[in-house]
Amino acid sequence: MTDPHPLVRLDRVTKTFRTPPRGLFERAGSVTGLEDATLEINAGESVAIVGESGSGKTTLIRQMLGLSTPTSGTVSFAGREVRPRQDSLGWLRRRTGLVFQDPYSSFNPRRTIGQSVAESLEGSQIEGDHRAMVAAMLERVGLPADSASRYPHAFSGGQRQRIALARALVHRPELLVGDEPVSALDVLVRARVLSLLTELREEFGLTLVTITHDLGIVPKLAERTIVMHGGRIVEDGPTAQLLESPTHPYTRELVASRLTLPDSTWRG
Ligand SMILES: Nc1ncnc2c1ncn2[C@@H]1O[C@H](COP(=O)(O)OP(=O)(O)OP(=O)(O)O)[C@@H](O)[C@H]1O
Repeated sequence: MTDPHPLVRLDRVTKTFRTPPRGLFERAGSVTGLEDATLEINAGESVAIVGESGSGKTTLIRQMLGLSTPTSGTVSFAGREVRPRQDSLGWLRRRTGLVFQDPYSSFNPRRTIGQSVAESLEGSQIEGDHRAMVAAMLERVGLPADSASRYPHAFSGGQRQRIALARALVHRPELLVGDEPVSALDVLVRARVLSLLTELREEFGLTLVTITHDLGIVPKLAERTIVMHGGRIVEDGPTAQLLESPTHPYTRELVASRLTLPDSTWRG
């Protein structure tokens, strides 16, 4: 029987942050990071989240992963409510993986690659031969067999993003979330890591949610795109349609700005 629930569901989620007073006589203020966001993502979908800096992309994925508590609204994963205050969310950690932008700062320089990748298995309390699982995943992402015993400094930026993918996938999550996973890489390496991501998606039946500034990689990466602006979802639809005939003025602006950049700036 198919699962009647979408994998991810946000229902009218708002997140406001308190900001400290800037002067002795000022009151504390607040900033709205995400406003009234409603969306559903089905298992197997690949969704890109685009929008300028400060538009709320990170706040949105933090809510999805239970890394922050909404000020109002509800978040659920496969029909179960995500409540970070009441729940340690081990079940959600097991079912999700996260890859960050920066291949240089995302690893502890004093831990071997094998130890870093195994953290996902320990954190998810997955039983079995961790060493073998880590070795198999490192091999799958295209790294040399001796990688597990080496330290992060021995690897290039592209290799570190492959290691980050291994760490995010070794516990076999259903949802993989990427926060600008390829934007720190140069063009050729970026294309290779993107191809790997597409292969892994297929092979593991992943649902992908990827934040990117780079509209050029979106058609390759995701069949659906969500556009954010000022903390709101302003457009959500099939990528091809959205890029060809954007309806919201901000999306039009975003698409037009892409067209004014040299080709190589945005070609994956
Ligand atoms: N912990 C926080 N405290 C205060 N304000 C925050 C916090 N986190 C986010 N914000 C604010 O919420 C808004 C949305 O931020 P968010 O990081 O989600 O944007 P973004 O689209 O991911 O930006 P970027 O592309 O630069 O990462 C911004 O105005 C930001 O300053």
